[in-house]
Amino acid sequence: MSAEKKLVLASGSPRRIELLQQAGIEPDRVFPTDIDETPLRAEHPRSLAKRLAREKAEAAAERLKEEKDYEPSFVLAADTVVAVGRRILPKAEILDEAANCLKLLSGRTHRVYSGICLITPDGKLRQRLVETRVRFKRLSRQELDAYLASGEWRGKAGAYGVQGLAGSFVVKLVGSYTNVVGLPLYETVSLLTGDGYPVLFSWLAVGQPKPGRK
Ligand SMILES: Cc1cn([C@H]2C[C@H](O)[C@@H](COP(=O)(O)OP(=O)(O)OP(=O)(O)O)O2)c(=O)[nH]c1=O
Repeated sequence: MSAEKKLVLASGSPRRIELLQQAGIEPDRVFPTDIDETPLRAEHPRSLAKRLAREKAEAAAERLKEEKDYEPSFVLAADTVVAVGRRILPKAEILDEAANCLKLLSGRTHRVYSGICLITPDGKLRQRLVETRVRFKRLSRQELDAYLASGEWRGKAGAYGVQGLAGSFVVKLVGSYTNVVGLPLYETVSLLTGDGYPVLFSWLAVGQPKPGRK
């Protein structure tokens, strides 16, 4: 593939890599960023998801430009935010935080927003914001404790992963499922295709060894 058609995934999320691969797209490079993800005062969750996706893509694109052997590429980033109304739930890192999130989600409908941002090799910036509504069943004390003990909540927005044990908490999901996991595939593929990234070529190349890779 020519240099202009290379894809950099600006993410350290294993879920995002897997989702891209599920769509038949193998990023040429995975390049996590380390931006400040603190919401601004009174920031709406949808604005936060969009802003952070853009900041991740821009941070990665800037750092790539500083490299000696820099070649223009597509840079893709995403950010997923879980919210109850306007209240933004944290990406849980400690048990108490996770317990609070899950108690809040129990028996309620919440929204999951993912912002995606694509920077094209010629520097154009494209964005999408995708929203999914998710209703959780009421969680019993035992379910809550067992889920906390599983550790699956760690590092995930809203302290759950719908792709794992928490899939059984979902009574109803309206919208994109892959959006909840962290990368809305329909919108991602549309964005890439719309800007000339050869998605179909990627599909053909799936399973074939890449030049220069073992
Ligand atoms: C709601 C939900 C979130 N998540 C994950 C996806 C994201 O990894 C994470 C949300 O945090 P993000 O800040 O969007 O992503 P990240 O910090 O993990 O990765 P990066 O910024 O490097 O791309 O929560 C799930 O895996 N399943 C779910 O059901």
